[in-house]
Amino acid sequence: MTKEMLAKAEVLIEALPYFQRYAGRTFVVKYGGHAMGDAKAAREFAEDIVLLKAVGINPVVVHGGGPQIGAMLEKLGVESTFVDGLRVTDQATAEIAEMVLSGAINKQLVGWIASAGGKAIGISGKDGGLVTATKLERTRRDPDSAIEQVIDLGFVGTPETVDTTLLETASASGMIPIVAPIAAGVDGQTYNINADTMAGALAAALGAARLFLLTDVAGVLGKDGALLTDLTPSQIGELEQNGTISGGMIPKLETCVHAVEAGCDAAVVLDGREAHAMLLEFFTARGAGTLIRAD
Ligand SMILES: Nc1ncnc2c1ncn2[C@@H]1O[C@H](COP(=O)(O)OP(=O)(O)O)[C@@H](O)[C@H]1O
Ligand SMILES: CC(=O)N[C@@H](CCC(=O)OP(=O)(O)O)C(=O)O
Repeated sequence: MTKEMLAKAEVLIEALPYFQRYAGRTFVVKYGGHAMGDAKAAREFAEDIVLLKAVGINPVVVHGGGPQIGAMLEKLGVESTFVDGLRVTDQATAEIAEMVLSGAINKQLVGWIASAGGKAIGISGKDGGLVTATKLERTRRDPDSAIEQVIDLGFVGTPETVDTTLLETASASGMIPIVAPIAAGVDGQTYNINADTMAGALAAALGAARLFLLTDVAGVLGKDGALLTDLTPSQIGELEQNGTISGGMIPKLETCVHAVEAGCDAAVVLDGREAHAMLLEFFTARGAGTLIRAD
């Protein structure tokens, strides 16, 4: 047995009671575009998802692909800007985001799961009436005048309704749903949804035992750069106010707050490039990343 296999076996033995406790529950796992860049970590991620399924947990994967959309936009000469971690999305950007997310990345993940011995079904919010989106209304308070300003992000959507039938049917028949964060509005318009937001909405609707947000940092870091291991929604509000969190971490933590306040047991932000980070966090006493629970 190699050292690597031994380490994995030790994790599995420690995890056995947890597997029994959470059999039949759902884990929503958001796999970020940054975490996806590392081929070895991607293989291990797929193995972990297949292992969860094998022990009776129902994983639902929501993937991102921000860097990959950025690379394609650059190739096609389309400029892109972000506001508070969200991509301002015009019609051309919405079409390219759908092509990259629902086309390339979604099917790549389905392939990784198949290589790891699982059966995955790749869908977006458009399939089976899973998600209906509305335009996201974002406002920002002007620090001088204290007036709320509306920021127009174009076709950035937020999940309005979630119908989990397709996810439940797929899970019950042994499949692992892989969801791209794209959905249509009632008018048929395609909306680009931040992948964290999409994962949070599904975790809330499914009453998931865990929402895992896999990214490219160890978790939420404090002002001194140290890992914050546990947070509550009110502490997150303070971190946002005092500027400790910025960029993509803002929608990520807003998602965690929404999910734990709407029926998900707990959310975790952790490093998806770390070997078997998800298993270590959930199934061992050591833990990893930042755990968010309701106040
Ligand atoms: N306090 C913080 N702790 C950790 N990361 C932070 C913090 N504030 C901002 N960030 C940034 O948030 C990033 C994660 O968000 P994002 O780039 O959107 O990830 P992903 O593509 O995985 O969703 C980190 O790489 C980091 O640059
Ligand atoms: C509205 C919005 O920002 N949508 C994201 C969707 C992909 C995503 O969220 O990917 P990551 O998780 O890898 O960042 C985007 O266009 O980049």
